Amino acid sequence: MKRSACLIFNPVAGQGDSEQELAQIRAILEPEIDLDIYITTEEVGADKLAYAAVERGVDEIIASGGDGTLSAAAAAVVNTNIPLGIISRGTANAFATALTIPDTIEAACETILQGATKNVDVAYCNDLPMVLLVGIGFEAETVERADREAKKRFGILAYVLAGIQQLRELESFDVEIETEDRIIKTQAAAVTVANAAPPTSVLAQGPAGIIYDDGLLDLTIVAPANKAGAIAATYHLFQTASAGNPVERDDIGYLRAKQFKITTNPPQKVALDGEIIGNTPIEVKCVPCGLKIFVPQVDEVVPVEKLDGLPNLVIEMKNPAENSGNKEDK
Ligand SMILES: Nc1ncnc2c1ncn2[C@@H]1O[C@H](COP(=O)(O)OP(=O)(O)OP(=O)(O)O)[C@@H](O)[C@H]1O
Repeated sequence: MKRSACLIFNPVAGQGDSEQELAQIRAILEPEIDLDIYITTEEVGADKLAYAAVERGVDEIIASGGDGTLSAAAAAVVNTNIPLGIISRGTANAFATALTIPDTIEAACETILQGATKNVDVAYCNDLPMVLLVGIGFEAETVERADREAKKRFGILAYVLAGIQQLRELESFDVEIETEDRIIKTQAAAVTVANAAPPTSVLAQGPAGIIYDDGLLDLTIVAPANKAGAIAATYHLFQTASAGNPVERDDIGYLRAKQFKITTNPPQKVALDGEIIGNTPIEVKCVPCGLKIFVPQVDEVVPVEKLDGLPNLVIEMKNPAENSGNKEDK
């Protein structure tokens, strides 16, 4: 039987020609999947369309757009067991990168056609679904400054420019972090809690790699004493993340837990998966394996044993009583 899916498509995402992109997606997918296509508008976003699709009981949802569109669609399918296909066409493509999904249209469609799925962790932040990360302080301010106009003109550079602007006005705040078993108090310029994060989310890179299916969240605290320290800390995070190592600076800390309650003084802006959602305090809880996504088929597991072909090979099972007649001559 032919597969069927609801495709949710954002026509203003990214810098490409969206008509052409939609035609390309249809040309690749439609021979094998019946697509019910919904286009997002300013009034009816990916969130409403995805929740409606879940209500209708669709077999699969495929979302195509930037990180905003993909996160919104993912939020709707949390704990539903409806698999989500991801075709990333945004500026940063953090969502696809963090979940190791290809970010070209062709490869993303191929991944969906292959049909392999994986259950990954998600989280709730103040009862809103979170797939990637929540940023307090620096990260949130940067998101707010990188507006759509700037993103259209400069692409990912818009975030970098916004980050540099924000660095000039860097301010620290008092923070209290509560886990299942501890309360930690310190000062910070940025606190980031990540379920999954691409290497470009530098402020989330305290630990050596963020695992998105371990049932845990990773928190990174960046607490530079001044602007020069902030630049050095950011650079160190970038370098260690690229090398796959944990950070080693006194002004950066990290820890892992199932949940965090975070309060700041003064209250700070909060960016959840790239959108400002309000101010601190926040409460973030991991939902282990709450999201089913299409992922590239992994290569076959490399065999751990190979004996065939050795000269005069004889393999004797060690317990002849249990394995009577199990003598193999090759
Ligand atoms: N038809 C439309 N016209 C105008 N705005 C739209 C339309 N459809 C969706 N939007 C808006 O697009 C935003 C989501 O954009 P999305 O994140 O998918 O792309 P992007 O901003 O290009 O990518 P990125 O987040 O990676 O930078 C939402 O704020 C939504 O309101």
